Amino acid sequence: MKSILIINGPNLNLLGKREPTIYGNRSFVDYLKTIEAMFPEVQLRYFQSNHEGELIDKIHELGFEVDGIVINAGAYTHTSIAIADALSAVTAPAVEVHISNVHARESFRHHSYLSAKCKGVVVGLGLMGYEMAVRYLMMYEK
Ligand SMILES: O=C1C[C@@](O)(C(=O)O)C[C@@H](O)[C@@H]1O
Repeated sequence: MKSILIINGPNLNLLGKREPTIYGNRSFVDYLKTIEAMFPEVQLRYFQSNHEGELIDKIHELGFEVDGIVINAGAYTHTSIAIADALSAVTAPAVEVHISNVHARESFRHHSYLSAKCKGVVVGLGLMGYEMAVRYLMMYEK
């Protein structure tokens, strides 16, 4: 059974409450049930933290073991060379996801330190982006 780690960064614990016109009305914990039902053949592991070091620790802990990492690092996307280095350090292929279309927003959201370390990026498709990333990683052969 393939195992895929979904990582959400800061403020994504507030999905459903946070700026719903941008991020929607659904909590991630609720969405996780849907995505788990959608992919019964995959072991989905989920981790959310508001702390950069904890995100890095989780990438180190599971990044040599899982078959893929789906990462939405929130605002750390635009600032964190350390998370980018962690993705480079581990063996699991990663896909970067953003719920909103960051390219249609403020210019500081246009650059990602993570994209170059990922197989691909899904941007602006709402929560569906996570499904697409999981589907890709299920098919991906190292
Ligand atoms: O926290 C987030 C969420 C986000 O990663 C997204 O999913 O659209 C986009 C980031 O710019 C922002 O800081």
